[in-house]
Amino acid sequence: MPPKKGKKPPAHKLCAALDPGFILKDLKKKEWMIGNAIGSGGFGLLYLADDASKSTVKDDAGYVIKVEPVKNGPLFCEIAFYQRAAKSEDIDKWRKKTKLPFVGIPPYIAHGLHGSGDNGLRFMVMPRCGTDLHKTWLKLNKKFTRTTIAKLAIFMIDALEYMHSMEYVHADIKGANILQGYKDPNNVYLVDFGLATRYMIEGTHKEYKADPRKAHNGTIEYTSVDAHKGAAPSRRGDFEILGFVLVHWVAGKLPWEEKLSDAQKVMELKMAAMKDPKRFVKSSCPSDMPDEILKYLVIVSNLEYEETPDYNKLRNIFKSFLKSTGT
Ligand SMILES: Nc1ncnc2c1ncn2[C@@H]1O[C@H](COP(=O)(O)OP(=O)(O)OP(=O)(O)O)[C@@H](O)[C@H]1O
Repeated sequence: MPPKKGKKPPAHKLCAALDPGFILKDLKKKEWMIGNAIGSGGFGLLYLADDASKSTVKDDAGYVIKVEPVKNGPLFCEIAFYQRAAKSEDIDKWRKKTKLPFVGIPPYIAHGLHGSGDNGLRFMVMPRCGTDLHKTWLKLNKKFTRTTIAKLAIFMIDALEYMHSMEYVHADIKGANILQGYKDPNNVYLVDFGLATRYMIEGTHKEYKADPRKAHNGTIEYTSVDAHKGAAPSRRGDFEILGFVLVHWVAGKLPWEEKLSDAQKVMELKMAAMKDPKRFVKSSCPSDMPDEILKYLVIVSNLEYEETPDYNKLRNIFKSFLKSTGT
C-alpha cells in the first residue's frame, strides 16, 4: 500500500465498523457471519468470520473478511487478482507441477457487495492467517537470524514464482504483508494484493515507460527504483523490493530510513545501493556480512526490466546457505 510515513491525508475513505453477528451475502449467495475485528489496514477493516450457518463466530474461526467502502480501489484490485490468479485449483496445479508441498499464496474464497450508494461496502473472504512478520521482527528488537531470513526468502521466491507465472507482480512485499499460517506457523503467506498488477498480458510484457505522475508508488521504505520512476512494476522490481526487506530484517535498519519524507532522496540512495550491492550490504551489516543476501542482490541488480528471473538460482543461494549451517 502507499507510504504511511509522510502522513498524507488518506486518499481513500475508511468504512464504518460492523457489529459481530452481521451477515454478508457473497456473489454466489452464500452467507458469512462477521465476528470480532482483528485489524485494520490503510483503507479497510478486517474481521474474523465464518459460515453463517454456524450460530456464532468463534475465536478459532477459519476465515477473515476484509471490508472497504465500494468506491475504494485497493480491494477492487485485490479481488481481481484473487479471482484471476489465486483459484485453489490453479495453486494446486502449480504445486503439483513444481512438486512444492506448499505455495504461500492464500486461495480465493469469495467476495461480494453490501448496500449501495455512499455507504456501499465491498468485501472479500480469505482464509485466516496468523501474525504478520513485521510484528514478530519488532518483538525481536528488529532482528531476524540469517537462518530465519533464508527460510523466509525461499518461501517468498516460491510465492513470487507462482504469481509471476500467472502474469502478476505483487509490488508491495514487506513484513506487514507476510503472515504466518494460523494452523501451521511454519508456513508463511504473502498477502495484500492491493497493488498487484499484470506485468504481462497474454505473454506480452508491458513496455518500460517512466511516468512522473505515477512516481514513488508503493511502500516508501522498500518500493523498487522502477516504481520510484513511475514505471509499471515488473518481476525484477518484486525481487528488488524483497532484497530491501531482507537487508532490513538482517541489519535492523536501511540507509534511507531517516529520509522517508524525501522520496527523491530515497530513490537516489536505493539506486546507489543497487549499483554497488557489496557496499550496501557491508555498510548495513558491518559485523556479520550476510554473503547469501549479497549474492542475491548482485543477481537482482543485473536483471533487465522484462527479464524472467532465474528463480532456481535465487532459491539455491539460500538453500546452500541453510545447508552450510546444517539447517
Ligand atoms: N487473512 C488474514 N488473516 C489474519 N490476519 C490478516 C489477514 N489478512 C490481513 N491480516 C492482518 O491485517 C493487516 C492488514 O491487512 P492488509 O495489509 O491486507 O490490509 P490493507 O488495508 O491493504 O493494509 P495496509 O494499508 O496496511 O497495507 C495485516 O498486516 C495483518 O496483520
